[in-house]
Amino acid sequence: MKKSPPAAILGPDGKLEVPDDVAEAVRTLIRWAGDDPSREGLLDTPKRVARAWREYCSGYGDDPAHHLSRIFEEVGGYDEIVLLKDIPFQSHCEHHMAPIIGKAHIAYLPRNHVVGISKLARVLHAFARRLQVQERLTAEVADCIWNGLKPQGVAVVIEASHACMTARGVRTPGVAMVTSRMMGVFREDDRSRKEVLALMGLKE
Ligand SMILES: Nc1nc2c(ncn2[C@@H]2O[C@H](COP(=O)(O)OP(=O)(O)OP(=O)(O)O)[C@@H](O)[C@H]2O)c(=O)[nH]1
Ligand SMILES: [Zn+2]
Repeated sequence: MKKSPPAAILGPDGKLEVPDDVAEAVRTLIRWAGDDPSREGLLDTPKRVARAWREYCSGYGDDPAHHLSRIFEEVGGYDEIVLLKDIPFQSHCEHHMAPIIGKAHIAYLPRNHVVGISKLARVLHAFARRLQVQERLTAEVADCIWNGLKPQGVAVVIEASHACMTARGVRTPGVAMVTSRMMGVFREDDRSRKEVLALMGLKE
């Protein structure tokens, strides 16, 4: 299902207008957390929170496939792995709406086409800036590159820390969740998979 956010209407100050029901929802949450939304320091907070959430979730208004619409004929017969390593990203988990903070490694083995390298990070952010689980984020990024570039292989590895595990719940800081999706040669061929994992600085 395609999701798209309600229209963004800018107020006279150039900032996003916040509907009353959205601001009221934040006031309800502040009361639920134990504070008084009518005290001085919290008066503007509902609007700030509402705008912040539109920013955290700006991926709903960003079509990831669009970033791969400009592809180039392979440059100079280059037929080796292309890897964008250690891409920092932020997301929010769909269970607690708490931050997921981590880094991604995205690689592909071109067939006929390459893409501007920044586009791999743009695809990642378009999916990350939504409510996510890490497994789906990993799969969506890999599938999008697979479908957009039709390469010989795609490898995506994501390492991230989940605030729902560090700041609440089990409260266990310092743990990273690691997920991967290997497609094409990286799934079928051991040597190719080893090579891409080594380039990522990971051992099989
Ligand atoms: N697999 C997966 N689990 C996640 C992700 N983000 C959060 N979770 C987990 O989702 C689970 C939700 O479990 P529930 O038992 O429904 O919720 P909860 O009572 O808040 O669980 P605790 O976090 O253990 O306190 C938790 O185990 C979270 O750690 C993710 O990206 N992938
Ligand atoms: Zn969570």
